[in-house]
Amino acid sequence: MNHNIIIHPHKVSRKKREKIKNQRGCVLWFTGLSGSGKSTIANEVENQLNKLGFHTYLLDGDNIRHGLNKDLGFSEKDRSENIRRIAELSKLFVDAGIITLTAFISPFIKDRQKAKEIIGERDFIEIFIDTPFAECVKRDPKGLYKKAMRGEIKNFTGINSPYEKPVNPTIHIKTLEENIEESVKKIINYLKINNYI
Ligand SMILES: Nc1ncnc2c1ncn2[C@@H]1O[C@H](COP(=O)(O)OS(=O)(=O)O)[C@@H](OP(=O)(O)O)[C@H]1O
Ligand SMILES: Nc1ncnc2c1ncn2[C@@H]1O[C@H](COP(=O)(O)OP(=O)(O)O)[C@@H](O)[C@H]1O
Repeated sequence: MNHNIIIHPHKVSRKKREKIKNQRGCVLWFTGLSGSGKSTIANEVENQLNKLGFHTYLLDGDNIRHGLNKDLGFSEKDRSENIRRIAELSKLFVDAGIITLTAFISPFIKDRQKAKEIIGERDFIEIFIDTPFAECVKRDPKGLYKKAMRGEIKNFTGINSPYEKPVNPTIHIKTLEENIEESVKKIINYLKINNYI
């Protein structure tokens, strides 16, 4: 830590930013296996919120692993650093008053716990996209499971790298029991009931 860095107080507060947006900033933290449906559901939630006139931003592999985190791979250490940076970034988005959606596997309980501590419990909504491993292998939207099973990808989640399920997620989505529309509705309703929107 650099003790010579002094934080400058801002005139415009989070509250003021949220007030003109007519919403409360928060992070919708999606977690689940590759192919479970994180991106699909997060995209549709963002689309619905946008149509309703709310201010959102979706963080996913496209804008993070190709940019800010392009130096990171898939070892346990790199995944932890990936999640830590995403949590710090999300915290800034929340301070800007934005409804932030993150779609990362985030396979380790300790890393999600750390993300919750960085962002703050009140602003962290954990959404478990619960799709059985066999179904993800069947869907295989990017052909990665096939590759991993041929031994062409090391440390692949669910095959030779673990996925630790959330014990008590804020929202639990079982994609074999509900369709995309129902899942999206459930998440939007949560935001309404809890006065985020
Ligand atoms: N080894 C390995 N394990 C898992 N996933 C892999 C791997 N290599 C590449 N990919 C692709 O990268 C996406 C996962 O990146 P994440 O940043 O979400 O992973 S993590 O949260 O740091 O664990 C993941 O995307 P999603 O399918 O959207 O989850 C994969 O497409
Ligand atoms: N109920 C459902 N919820 C979410 N995705 C579903 C569902 N049923 C089927 N799918 C399909 O599963 C795939 C999930 O892929 P994707 O969203 O990229 O997953 P992830 O981001 O977790 O890797 C998509 O092809 C999607 O159409």
